[in-house]
Parts: sequence; structure tokens; C-alpha cells
Amino acid sequence: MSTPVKVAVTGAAGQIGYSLLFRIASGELLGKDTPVELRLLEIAPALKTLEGVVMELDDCAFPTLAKVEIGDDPNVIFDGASVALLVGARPRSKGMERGDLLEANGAIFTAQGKALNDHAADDIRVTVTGNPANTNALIAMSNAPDIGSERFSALTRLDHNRAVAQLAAKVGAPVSEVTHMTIWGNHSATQYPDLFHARVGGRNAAEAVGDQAWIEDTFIPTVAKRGAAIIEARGSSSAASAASATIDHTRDWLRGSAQGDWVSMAVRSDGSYGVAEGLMSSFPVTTTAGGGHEIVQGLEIDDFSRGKIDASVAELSDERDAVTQLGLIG
Ligand SMILES: NC(=O)C1=CN([C@@H]2O[C@H](COP(=O)(O)OP(=O)(O)OC[C@H]3O[C@@H](n4cnc5c(N)ncnc54)[C@H](O)[C@@H]3O)[C@@H](O)[C@H]2O)C=CC1
Ligand SMILES: O=C([O-])CC(=O)C(=O)O
Repeated sequence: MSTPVKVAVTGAAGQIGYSLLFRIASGELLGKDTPVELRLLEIAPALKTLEGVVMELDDCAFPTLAKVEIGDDPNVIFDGASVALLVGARPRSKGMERGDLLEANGAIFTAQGKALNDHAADDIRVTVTGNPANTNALIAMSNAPDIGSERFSALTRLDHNRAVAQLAAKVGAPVSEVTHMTIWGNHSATQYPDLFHARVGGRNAAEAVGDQAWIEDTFIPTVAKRGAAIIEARGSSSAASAASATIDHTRDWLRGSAQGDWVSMAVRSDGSYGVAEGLMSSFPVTTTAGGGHEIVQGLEIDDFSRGKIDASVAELSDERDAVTQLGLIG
């Protein structure tokens, strides 16, 4: 077998980690022929729990799992990593304002960005799942000047998958018939899931639905507020679906998106579609095996979509201003 690929995961003892690690270890991220070395980062108080998770990983006897390292120092854990899945983040606690959350997570993603810069492998790809995902990715990217900005991304694939499922259910089609879905903007309630470019069974999705009121009053808010609905129903936030989307996002990035289709990923804006350059915003993106990606060009954006994209991008811009004022990015 070839040399194991080092995959770093932060927040590894958390909810998402518990779903994610076993799938990576069993070959669902890199394929059944690629051995994996898991490098798991946690804060010191969570290392004992993480040891228990590692015992379970051992007990699965996955043929693709070559080695597991755990620790609380990103400079050690990120050493030689080719993939970094940044899941661990400080959740909002009682009495915490949005600015406090940005500041607490800012400290984490500043340190992790620097550690990636200094220790990751040359072919590193970084996926940020921990919230606020887009801005955390911006902070990590800004603190890793030696790593190309195209190697950082944030997760909007869960929103994408949610949108695919809602559309398929509405029109009574299998999810496999839904293509060209796009989430624009921020992974937050302002995100814009776009049915005007999506297709179902090859047909324009908005036309197949044929109900603008459903799109505006049901589809968009259902997708955008799905995270809150899961918390309400389950008592804790999405974990298995978030782990699954983290795999989908990173697998498609490393191995290429389906021929003729695209995926949603938050990547550094190059100014496409009027999104301010430098923001980490979700776009329709094609990926090529080996880890390249390109923002799909030339889509026509009508006034309705324009307003929705601008609103979400304005929120991203406010978040960038807030973390700039905190001195977390230059
Ligand atoms: N982008 C998306 O679509 C989604 C994002 N999320 C976000 O993912 C994050 C993780 O969610 P869960 O696993 O449910 O949370 P969790 O609270 O169960 O686990 C988070 C883990 O991160 C660890 N952690 C905190 N600071 C750390 C640091 N500096 N270094 C390493 N580990 C650290 C904690 O000890 C904890 O074990 C949250 O921010 C959540 O809001 C959740 C669902 C979807
Ligand atoms: O809403 C949350 O807190 C978790 C999340 O990001 C999601 O489920 O989309």
C-alpha cells in the first residue's frame, strides 16, 4: 500500500467528530485504496474522551486506517497534514454576543491558521465546518500567508444537500435527479439556496416547481433555518448530516465533482457575481481531481436572486469588518 495520507481533524471528540472519523477511517473520504493517518486535535479537557473514540476506531479494524495521533497542540497535530478538517469551534453560550463568539473563535482559527502555515504539507487542503464557518475560514486563510488562498474553503454542502432533498420531495423525484444546486453567500440564515439554476430530471427546477410563493415562503426559509429546526427537534445541532456533508465537500474537492454538474462551496471570492473580492462566500463551483476548483461563470442573475445574494454577502462583509476591528485579520 502507498504512504498514508495525513488527515487532521479538529474538535475530534465532539458530536460531528463522532460521525466523521469512522467514515474517514473506512475510506469514504480518500477511497478504499488509500491508507489514512488520522491526526486529531482537541482541547486538553477533551483528550480523555478522545482516547475513548480512538479505542473505538481501533476496534473497527479498518484496513485503511494506518495510524492515529491525538493531541492539543496544533503545531504537532497539523505536522505533515494534507487535509485539515477544522470542525472544533467554541459554541455560543448564554449571554454571549455575536462579537464575543467571533472573538473566541477568532483566537482558535488565528492559531490554527498559523500552525497550518508552518507545519502542514505542501498539498494541504482546508475545509472549515466550525461556525461561523465562512469567517473562521477567512481568519485561518489570512493567518496562513504561505498557503495559497485557493486551498481554504468553508462548508455550505450541508445547506446544498438540504436544498436538494427539499426540492426532490416537492416534485416527487429521487435526489439523484437533482443537479446544479447552488447555495450563495454565508452559512447562516441569510444564505440563498437558488432554484433558478438548479435542474430536476434535466428541467429547470423553478419551472418544475412552478410556484414562486413556495420558493420564497417555504423552500428558502426551510433550507436556511434547517439547523435551528434540527436543534429544536433533536435537542442538539446537526451532527451526522454535518459530518456527511463535510465528507461530500472534501471528497468532491479532492477527487473532482460529477461531470457536467457543480457543487456549492464557500471559497475566496475573486469578485465573481459582484461578491466583494476576498470574502469567503458560497458559489457554484466545479472541482477537478487533484484538488483544483473554479467558480462557475456566466450564470444570469435576476433581480430576485441579486437581492438575496447581496443580503447574504452584506452579512459576510459585516463579519469581516468585525474580525478586522478585532485585529484577527490584516
Ligand atoms: N457548517 C455547517 O454546515 C455546520 C457547522 N456546525 C458547527 O460545527 C462545530 C462543531 O459542532 P459539534 O461537533 O456538534 O460541536 P461539539 O461541541 O460537540 O464539538 C466541538 C468540539 O470542538 C472542541 N474544540 C473546541 N475548541 C477547540 C480547539 N481550539 N481545538 C480543537 N478542538 C476544539 C471541543 O472540545 C468539542 O469537543 C460547531 O461550531 C457547529 O456550530 C454544525 C453543523 C453544521
Ligand atoms: O445551526 C447550527 O447551529 C448548526 C449548523 O450550522 C447547521 O445545522 O447548519
